[in-house]
Amino acid sequence: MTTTFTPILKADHLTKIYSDRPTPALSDVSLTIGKGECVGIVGESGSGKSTLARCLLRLESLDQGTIEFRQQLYHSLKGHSLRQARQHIGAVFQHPTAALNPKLTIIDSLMEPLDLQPSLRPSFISQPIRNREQIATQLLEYVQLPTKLLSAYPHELSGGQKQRVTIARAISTEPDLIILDEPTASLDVTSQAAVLKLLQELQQSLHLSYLFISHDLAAVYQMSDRILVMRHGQVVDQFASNDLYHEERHEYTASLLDVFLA
Ligand SMILES: Nc1ncnc2c1ncn2[C@@H]1O[C@H](COP(=O)(O)OP(=O)(O)OP(=O)(O)O)[C@@H](O)[C@H]1O
Repeated sequence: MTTTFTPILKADHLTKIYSDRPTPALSDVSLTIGKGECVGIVGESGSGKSTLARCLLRLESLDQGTIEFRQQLYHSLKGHSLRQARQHIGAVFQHPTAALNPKLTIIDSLMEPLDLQPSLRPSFISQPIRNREQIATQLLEYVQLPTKLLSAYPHELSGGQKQRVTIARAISTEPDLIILDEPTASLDVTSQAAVLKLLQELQQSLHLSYLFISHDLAAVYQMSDRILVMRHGQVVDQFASNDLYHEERHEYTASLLDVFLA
């Protein structure tokens, strides 16, 4: 069976320079993410992975380069058009505790994006919807959390449960793409495996594209169809995941592989 590759996001020649830093945090980085694809980014601390995530989320300005998302020139969108495009990109970061307001109950944190846009109703929520409790309950079911957590506060949840809430919030606007920046790095090993499995299930059931960022090659390998290796702000290697062990891998990839296999 042949599958067609339909790009959902295409970034070209991205460069980001922080004025207090001698070298660019991102230098001429290009990548394409296909519909339903998971692209992994791996690299050591300081290689520019989070800067790339923030630039793609438009949380950070670019010095050079272009980003097309859903066939729009996303990098130059402003105001309402930018907010509309951003609905279609979800984000999950490393620290769920920082991502959840400690003063809000889980239902209020979960429903924040939809409360801000009452007209938005994810199509995967079954109809008829009568109230926000029902939507929030279904979102929690998607991330395999019990309904009783809706009235809880973040400090009453484990790290893994909090990360599931941020994942539920990320899918609530029915995004095409979710940027996952070290989503399991703050979790214990058991929760890490469970969250990765959940992310894979959601990707299948909701036909999501992912940009999966991690310093952990094992996690990137498990999740991704293709892998880009970053070092010093540049993409130094890229390949299909099933080609990881090819003898022509860049020497830096080979060194990551040695750690992975050790
Ligand atoms: N807001 C900022 N201002 C100045 N320099 C920054 C800023 N954010 C990141 N940097 C620098 O840019 C480089 C890339 O950082 P970035 O956080 O993108 O790397 P990373 O690969 O995500 O690292 P880590 O895995 O540790 O999060 C680093 O040298 C970092 O110190």
